[in-house]
Amino acid sequence: MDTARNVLEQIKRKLIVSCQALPDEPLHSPFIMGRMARAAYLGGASGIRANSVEDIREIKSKVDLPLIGIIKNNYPGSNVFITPTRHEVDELVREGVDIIAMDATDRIRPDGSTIEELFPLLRSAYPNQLFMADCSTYEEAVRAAELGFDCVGSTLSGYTEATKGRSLPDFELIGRLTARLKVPVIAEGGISTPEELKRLFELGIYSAVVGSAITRPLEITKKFAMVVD
Ligand SMILES: CC(=O)N[C@H](C=O)[C@@H](O)[C@H](O)[C@H](O)COP(=O)(O)O
Repeated sequence: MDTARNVLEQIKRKLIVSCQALPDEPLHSPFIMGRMARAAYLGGASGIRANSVEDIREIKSKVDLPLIGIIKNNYPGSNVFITPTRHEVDELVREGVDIIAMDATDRIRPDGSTIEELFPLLRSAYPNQLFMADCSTYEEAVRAAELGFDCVGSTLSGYTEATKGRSLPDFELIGRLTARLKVPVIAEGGISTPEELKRLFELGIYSAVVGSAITRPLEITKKFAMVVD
């Protein structure tokens, strides 16, 4: 892993590709995610976002790119599932990823804490670790920057009660964030075309994560099949 500053430099104005497949998806397999990451690298990606220690380990053996790591975990009684507790953060630190992304919404986490309560503990335990805040609203992202997150993402817009039904990518949210925040704003969620990506860079984003449009063939197939059926 490179130094924190170096990592942020490496992803500046660059494309990050998310290589993820959950257990209920047909491509669920560390082997396949490793090859996806390799293809993304050869295609010009400058960073990878990945879920789970198994996938991350395999991806590291296939590409040497900055890695945003998450662990998705569903706990009963909470809707927070992207790196929801200290436990997943500890696992990611042990494995070693350049940036740990975690839910930074205003929702109560599975252990009953808020991000305001949890994040300061993580920051003091891991002062040199970069953290990305996966947010759904403007207020959450501003709060995350105040809390000391190193970068903020629009990852969860459209996926929380407050933002259900928002059209993605969330240009409006992202534009407001780039206008206001000093920390890097990473556009993520629903970026479907190179034209959308270009428009987001024109809005001043630091970098962008594209997932499904590149690495989820089931979803891509659906879009084509829809016009045929
Ligand atoms: C909401 C949620 O679970 N988002 C996840 C976050 O890691 C991934 O499933 C997305 O694929 C990723 O954010 C990239 O977004 P898109 O696949 O739309 O380009």
